[in-house]
Amino acid sequence: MNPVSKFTPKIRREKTALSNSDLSKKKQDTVQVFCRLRPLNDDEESSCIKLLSPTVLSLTTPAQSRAIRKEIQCTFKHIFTGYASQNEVFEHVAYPLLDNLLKGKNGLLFTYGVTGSGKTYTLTGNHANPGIMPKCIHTIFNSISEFQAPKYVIKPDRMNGFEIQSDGEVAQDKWNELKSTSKTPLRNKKVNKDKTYINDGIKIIDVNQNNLYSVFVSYNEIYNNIVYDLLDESKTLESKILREDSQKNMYVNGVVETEVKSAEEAFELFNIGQKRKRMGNTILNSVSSRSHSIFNIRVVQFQQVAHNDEGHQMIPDTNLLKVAQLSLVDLAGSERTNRTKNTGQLLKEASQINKSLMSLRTCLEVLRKNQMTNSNEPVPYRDSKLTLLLKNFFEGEGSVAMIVCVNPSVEDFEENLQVMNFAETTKNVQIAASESRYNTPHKKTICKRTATPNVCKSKGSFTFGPKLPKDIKINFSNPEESQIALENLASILKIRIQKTRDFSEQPENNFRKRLIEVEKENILINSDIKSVKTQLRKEKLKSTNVEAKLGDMEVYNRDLIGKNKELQNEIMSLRNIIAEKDLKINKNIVEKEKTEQKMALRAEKMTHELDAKLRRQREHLQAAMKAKENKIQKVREILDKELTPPDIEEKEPLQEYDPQQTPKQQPQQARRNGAATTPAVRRRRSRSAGDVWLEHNSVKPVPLGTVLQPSMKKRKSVTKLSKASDITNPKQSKYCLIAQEQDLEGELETKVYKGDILPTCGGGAQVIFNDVEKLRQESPTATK
Ligand SMILES: Nc1ncnc2c1ncn2[C@@H]1O[C@H](COP(=O)(O)OP(=O)(O)OP(=O)(O)O)[C@@H](O)[C@H]1O
Repeated sequence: MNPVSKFTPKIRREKTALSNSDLSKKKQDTVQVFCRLRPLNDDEESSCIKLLSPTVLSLTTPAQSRAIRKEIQCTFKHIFTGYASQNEVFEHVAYPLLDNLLKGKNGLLFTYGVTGSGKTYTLTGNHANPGIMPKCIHTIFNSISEFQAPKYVIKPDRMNGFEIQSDGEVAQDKWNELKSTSKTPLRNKKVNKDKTYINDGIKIIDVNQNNLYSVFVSYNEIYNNIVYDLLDESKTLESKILREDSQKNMYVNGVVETEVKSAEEAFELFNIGQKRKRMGNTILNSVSSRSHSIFNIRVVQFQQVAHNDEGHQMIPDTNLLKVAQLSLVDLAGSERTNRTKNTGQLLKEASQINKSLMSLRTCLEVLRKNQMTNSNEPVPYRDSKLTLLLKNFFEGEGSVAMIVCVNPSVEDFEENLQVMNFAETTKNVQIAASESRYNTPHKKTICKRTATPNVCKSKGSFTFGPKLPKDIKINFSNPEESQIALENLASILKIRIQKTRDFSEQPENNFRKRLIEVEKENILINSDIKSVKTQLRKEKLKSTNVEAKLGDMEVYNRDLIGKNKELQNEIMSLRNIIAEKDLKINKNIVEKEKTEQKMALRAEKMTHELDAKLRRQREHLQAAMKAKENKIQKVREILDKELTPPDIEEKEPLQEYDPQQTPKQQPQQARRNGAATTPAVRRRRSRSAGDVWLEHNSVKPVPLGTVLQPSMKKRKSVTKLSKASDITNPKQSKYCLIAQEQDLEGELETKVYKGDILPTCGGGAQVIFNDVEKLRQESPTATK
């Protein structure tokens, strides 16, 4: 920003926003807000923006958005569609600012929008489609090419002002440049055609042709809220501090500001800066600006009126340098981390970008609020380097234009909503109309008119007085004429002697002035050093704290390492125990399996043996049974033989058994049957239904539950025969013994032994078994 000379109407500069009273005193301008829509990537992509007129658009909530569905209308100074050419944008937006620039007025143009919305494309473009910056450079040189001041006559004083150099200094700088050409590749190099931009030949038509112009460029970036000079040729980019000049204008201290004499020289510098600019590859833009970049073009102009003896243009004393600046700012894009998925450094950058954009928004909102409510709330310019550097523009130091770049894709809807809100606020912010600016040099006094015409104390236009006549004609025939010529010569010589004296005195004066300037510089430097020292102290304190913390952390870390080692050892020993136990378990499992196999073999063998044994026993029992049955059969046959036929029985009268009888007299059959006491002759009771059965049963017989019951209509059941009368009862004629047992297969087998009760001679009774009934019950589901 350029200082204002004493000729400039004084503008009251406040630390706060430009007050309403200030505004009312001055002509007011609002920020010119334009909108540029980026073409959609894909024809099929849907847009959330509808153009209602060249100045009004509507933003519609897409169906998939969670926001309440509504339509917002925004008005801009002009809306450029996706089909708008770079030229169209330049002519509408930048051309008026350039016109102002060449008339000595400051201007700020910045692009604002979401990442990937076309800010860099609009401002820089590419070689085939140059953006605003290359077009501005070409237009400036197209307009002033014939009116350029010689190089190095004007030089930045590095304190935001300019100084005029003497011929000697100019010569010195030229010499330096010549020497450094081989070292520094910046200038006087053959122009690389690939790095240049197409020149459309656009011109500002009404430049003041009485003036001479010098153009200077500088290129800064604000990365993570730190200012860097992109044209600084030192190997590592050093952070720069922002300072206020004597007129309270913010500037980057020690920035490299280079005079350029052609568009190509300017592009070369821009390209050098561009290479240093921080770019990143994000999901939304493969070449995303990670910093805000500020390309400054300063044009210094002064009136040319006369030439000195050496033929140099003179700077008349009444015309000071007129300085104007155009700042082209490419803001980094706002980013929503959930869309960009940035991590690490990119995330940190994004947060800084969003923070600085937020402070820009806040400043503009406060400015707007102040203007609406007639209040004077301080504007928080100091919250970020970006707002601090641009502060003067918003306080009336120039025209301000903003291009809001918009990607109309529905995916950008929510970000676009915020951008539109910001645009609404910005377009209503009023700033004082910019004025022409004059330079207030810091170091050197510019030409002061002396009594002698064409003689200036300024080193840049110093002469030794009027020219000496080429030849002096002494005409002795005309002494008067000779006298006049000699007097003329004497007066010229007098002036020249005086001038020479002045000149010889001048170094002293200059030295004093220089001394004062150096002193001033010294004071500034000292204050800088002081603030740097304070900063350093703070940093040292911080670093001591950090070191102390680091020490604590190291101790803690050592403890943790020790504990970790112990735990590792414990883990190792536990692992060993587990391994041993695993081994034992495995052994046991193997042994168990072996034992199980052995047991299974033994069980199988035993089963075989038992089966064989059982088979043998069964066979044995069956054989025994068979033998018994045979015996019973034989008994039955014998009985049948003996007891039948009835006629024989009737023939032989029944003899009572006489116990007194000798065994010889007892019937033979009874002896044969083993019943020694049985009388030989007996009577068989009828088998008619009148038989009474003595049923001899166990205490709790298993119920047979079958229809196959022995048929005994009359019976007396006993569980044991305890006395003789149980069987000798003459009413009972039949005896039946029911025996239940399990057979070899575990099935219930009921045997009913039947026999006749026959009285014996001694008054007793005997049972002669004559029938066996076997009832075998088998489970239908039992496996055989
Ligand atoms: N109007 C346009 N016409 C054609 N292409 C465009 C236009 N605007 C942007 N683009 C293209 O879109 C891409 C992203 O644009 P650009 O890099 O300018 O975005 P940006 O807003 O500067 O992003 P960031 O904030 O991440 O730096 C580029 O490839 C660019 O060429």
